[in-house]
Amino acid sequence: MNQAVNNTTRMAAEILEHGVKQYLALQQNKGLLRFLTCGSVDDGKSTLIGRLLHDSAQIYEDQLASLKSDSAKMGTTGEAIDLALLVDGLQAEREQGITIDVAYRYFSSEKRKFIIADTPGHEQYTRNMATGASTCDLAVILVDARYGVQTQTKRHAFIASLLGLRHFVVAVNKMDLVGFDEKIFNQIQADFADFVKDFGDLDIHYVPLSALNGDNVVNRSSQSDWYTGGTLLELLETIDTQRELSELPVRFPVQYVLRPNLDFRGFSGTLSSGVLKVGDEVVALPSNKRSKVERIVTFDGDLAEAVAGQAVTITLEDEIDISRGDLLAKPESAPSLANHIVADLVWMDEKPLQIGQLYDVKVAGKKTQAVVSEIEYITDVNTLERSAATSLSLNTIARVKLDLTETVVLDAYSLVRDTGGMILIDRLSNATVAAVMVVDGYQGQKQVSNEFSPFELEFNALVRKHYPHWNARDISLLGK
Ligand SMILES: Nc1nc2c(ncn2[C@@H]2O[C@H](COP(=O)(O)OP(=O)(O)OP(=O)(O)O)[C@@H](O)[C@H]2O)c(=O)[nH]1
Repeated sequence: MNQAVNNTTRMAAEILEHGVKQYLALQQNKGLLRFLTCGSVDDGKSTLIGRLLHDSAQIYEDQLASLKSDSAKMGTTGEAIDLALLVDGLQAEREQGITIDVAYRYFSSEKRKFIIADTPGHEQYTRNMATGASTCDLAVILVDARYGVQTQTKRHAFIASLLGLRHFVVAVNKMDLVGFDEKIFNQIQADFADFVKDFGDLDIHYVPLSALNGDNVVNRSSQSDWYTGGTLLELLETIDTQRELSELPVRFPVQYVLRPNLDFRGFSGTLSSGVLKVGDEVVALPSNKRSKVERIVTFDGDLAEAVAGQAVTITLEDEIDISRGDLLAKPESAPSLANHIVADLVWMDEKPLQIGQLYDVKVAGKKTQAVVSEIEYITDVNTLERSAATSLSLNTIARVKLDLTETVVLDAYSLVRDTGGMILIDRLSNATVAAVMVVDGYQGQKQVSNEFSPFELEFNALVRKHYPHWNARDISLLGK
């Protein structure tokens, strides 16, 4: 079938039916699902993504033509088109040593828009997986039907759940090589379910497929009559990740205070969770001042209510002092304030973590500083075994205690990701060095100062004076 024609015909039919304006509005309002794909090397990840794009008519004629000739030259699939070549450009770049953390791919079906975060599967790439997973709603975990649940599968499932993903699709691939044997599929399902049984409340779907032949990817297979669930695309189109966010307590981190003239004062940001209505009573944190929502303003006009994920500007009935980094919540379900935190942390820097060193912290639009005061344990991502450590190297996952230089508004990461997730930043290089998932927080006596020592200040001044071409930042201005 000519996919380009197919694609254009679908679009043309939709435009004819609804008119251009409505067509654009429909596209705009389609729900968005961000998902992550992971699996061991050669499980068929590239082929699967290629198959999804191909069968949902996302490939244009010129791409298809060059794919055909590339497949003949270097594909691994004989006469058939090697769909993996569609996405493997990334691999070549990787081999040349170009660092690509996560590749994002976009496509849409009739029901939804999708962003795929395609992360490398090798062991040393925990950091990249963490980066990809932190913005995703769902993980597709590939398993080769011949080999079943592998160490890599477990590692990915663990990291994804640690990063707050609650929706999983276990794609049991290469079912064609095991004769679409239901028993094999059931065994993989049982093994995976057993491994994740202590990971909390997960929503897991299993689908038997052949990425190579297109069985149960977009189109239903005739070879798996025993399977009653949806195809992979059907699952991706229907799994509801947005509803849960709306059911959570209201969290509105203020990203920007909008004051175009004296008559208007609005607070712009994206509603992280919950539903906020005009007239709702809100509390601003950390000031604890209360008011009511007067208007919910958007570019397309005012709304009566905003749901999680919507970017809006909120005006309040009273003039209360709110600045960037503050948070609006409902008084009855407001988050707690903390300056001591217990958290899970993924270390992402080549330079090891130093206990007691001051790092910048970003949490829900707010910037402050913290030190890691203690490493409770590190977890071996392959066996889940815990052990003691005094420092953390690249890609290590640990449970730590952090002391902040000031009190911040926090949630447990498992409750609301935006207000429970933080990043640590090296104060001199400005590099992101860790992803932090808050487990618990409490308010205690302040112990940490964000001052640099006299030696650090002097040394920094010396470096800036004699080595201006290094472009070192003036640390005496940091945090001011
Ligand atoms: N028989 C069969 N082979 C498959 C299937 N899916 C993928 N393959 C083959 O498995 C091999 C690996 O597929 P890729 O898509 O490159 O695997 P990958 O997981 O992306 O591998 P990396 O990109 O190296 O991580 C290729 O030779 C594919 O043609 C399938 O459903 N059935």
